[in-house]
Amino acid sequence: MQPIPDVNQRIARISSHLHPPKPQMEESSALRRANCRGKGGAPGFKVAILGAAGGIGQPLAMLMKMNPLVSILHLYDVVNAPGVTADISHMDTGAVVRGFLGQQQLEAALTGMDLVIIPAGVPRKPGMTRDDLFKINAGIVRTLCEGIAKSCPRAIVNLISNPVNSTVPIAAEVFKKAGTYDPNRLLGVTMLDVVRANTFVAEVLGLDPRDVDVPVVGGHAGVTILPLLSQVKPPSSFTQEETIYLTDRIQNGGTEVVEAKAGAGSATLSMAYAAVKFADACLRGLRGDAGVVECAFVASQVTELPFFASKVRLGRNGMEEVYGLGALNEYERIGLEKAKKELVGSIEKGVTFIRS
Ligand SMILES: NC(=O)C1=CN([C@@H]2O[C@H](COP(=O)(O)OP(=O)(O)OC[C@H]3O[C@@H](n4cnc5c(N)ncnc54)[C@H](O)[C@@H]3O)[C@@H](O)[C@H]2O)C=CC1
Ligand SMILES: O=C([O-])CC(=O)C(=O)O
Repeated sequence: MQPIPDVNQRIARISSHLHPPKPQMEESSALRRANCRGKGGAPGFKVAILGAAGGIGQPLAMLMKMNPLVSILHLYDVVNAPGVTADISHMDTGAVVRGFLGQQQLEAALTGMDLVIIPAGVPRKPGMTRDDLFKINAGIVRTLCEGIAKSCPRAIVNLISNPVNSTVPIAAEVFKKAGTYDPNRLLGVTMLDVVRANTFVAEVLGLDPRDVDVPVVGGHAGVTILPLLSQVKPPSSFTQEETIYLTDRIQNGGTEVVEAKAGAGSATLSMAYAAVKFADACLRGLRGDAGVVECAFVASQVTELPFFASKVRLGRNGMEEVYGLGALNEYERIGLEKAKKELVGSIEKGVTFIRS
């Protein structure tokens, strides 16, 4: 015969259904077990997303939870991290998810991480340039990078926050100041420019975008975004009219979305897709896969500028090789000069923000 449960036990059981334990913030023994499994069980990398409750952060967190290379996923934000964490943690994929809310939990969010992805910061509204975001986002990136220098100085950093042309130099200066700077581990994410270029070029050529590869070099704002249409794979030729149309559309892809969203922000879903594509490449590199090559805005000697976006090879130590630009046609050479002219000021602005 079944023993009759004591009334208090029954009440406790019913109440636990009505008020289930918070999924993350307190560490129950079940959660401790889950965390151990995450650490010791399924092999994988530890990844943190800073700004995980935002327009990019949420779909990015969802897609990273689906990535089989991730064993632990830390979601940090200054708002709504517990809600996003509870939601994502119910997905029946391998990664164990933990949430972190507010500056006092930044250290815990970062400790032990292999890869840190940063989409924290304000997005554009119509009429703004990416540089208009500098005032707010520069300080956010500085604080987060100080946390990285302290808690996971060997992590690979994927920096998404705009203006990327200035936030990457800011991050570099913060790491230099802390004595932790490794240029191979700091990558500005320009993958969305490549994703857009592949899409728009495929449209013009009548191909599947998955079969198209367009190198995009320079930086991540307006004329600094320089698609190298002469190096498209599969080898293709474009009329002058097509070249002008494609270059303009790729350079202004972000503005196209900002205007379509009409005040409700900038690209979030395509950015999350691009960020995961890039993060996955970084993780495959860390795992030791050969031949992982993507475009990124990095410390570089490809031009006379200290930072520049071009193809890089990713490996066990982050960026292991920076590729040159290859042969450019006349149109691209003119574009390169325009890109460098604007980039130099954006880089300087970031450096000065920390040094002064
Ligand atoms: N690199 C690229 O290709 C792209 C970059 N971006 C940039 O990404 C950034 C984020 O865009 P969205 O997600 O649309 O903005 P959003 O406003 O929807 O989300 C930003 C998130 O950052 C959080 N946040 C603010 N301050 C923080 C701090 N100190 N620490 C941690 N989290 C903090 C906010 O609470 C918010 O949840 C913007 O700067 C945007 O311009 C956007 C699209 C493409
Ligand atoms: O345009 C923006 O502000 C956001 C961004 O960087 C992009 O979509 O490429």
